[in-house]
Amino acid sequence: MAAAAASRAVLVSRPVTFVTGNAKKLEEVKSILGQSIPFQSLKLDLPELQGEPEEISKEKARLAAVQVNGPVLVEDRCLCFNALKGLPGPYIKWFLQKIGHEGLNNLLMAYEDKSAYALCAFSFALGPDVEPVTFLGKTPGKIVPARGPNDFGWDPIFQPDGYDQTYAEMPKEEKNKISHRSRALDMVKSHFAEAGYNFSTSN
Ligand SMILES: O=c1[nH]cnc2c1ncn2[C@@H]1O[C@H](COP(=O)(O)OP(=O)(O)O)[C@@H](O)[C@H]1O
Ligand SMILES: [Mg+2]
Repeated sequence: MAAAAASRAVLVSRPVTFVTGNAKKLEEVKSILGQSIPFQSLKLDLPELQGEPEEISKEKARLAAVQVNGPVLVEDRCLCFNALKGLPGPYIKWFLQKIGHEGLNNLLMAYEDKSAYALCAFSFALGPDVEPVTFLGKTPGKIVPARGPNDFGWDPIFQPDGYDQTYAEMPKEEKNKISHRSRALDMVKSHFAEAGYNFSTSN
């Protein structure tokens, strides 16, 4: 097995650029993926794409890999309402900014179905000419009137299935265990472990 993995090993001569302007995100990615993968972060001004979350994520990785001319990892988080066929989805950031928790609840007023899912999409591209691979972590739940501390995004209005607390009310470790983000990052981690990338960077 080890020999087979070694013969498949892809030599990567540059650290992976994690495209984000958010230092907290980089720390989390580093701590979960471990020190075996050399990371650096870069804030890039990429165009705001439209479409399905998976397509947006892949296209973002393609554009980033061209700009960086090397391996890149990109991340996006969506909040998708089933009654609205997945919207606001990738546009949740702007919806949240403009209409807030109450406005988001009001969007569902016309529908009986309050179910939703939190989605985290990571895409990894080895370089500008390589098709990116995408990892989707999904947590099903429902949209409720805001409860709990209002210190992170839409956490107060998302109640995951099987819990009577919102993300905001849950202890952090509990949220981390079931979160869309840790599910997606686990997949990224397995991918790196299985692909046998061989990072031979000097920095
Ligand atoms: O796990 C979460 N819970 C609640 N809100 C979140 C979570 N992850 C991201 N958000 C919010 O969703 C929006 C989109 O997230 P994203 O991670 O794409 O933001 P960014 O593009 O600013 O880095 C932002 O408004 C962010 O605050
Ligand atoms: Mg984003």
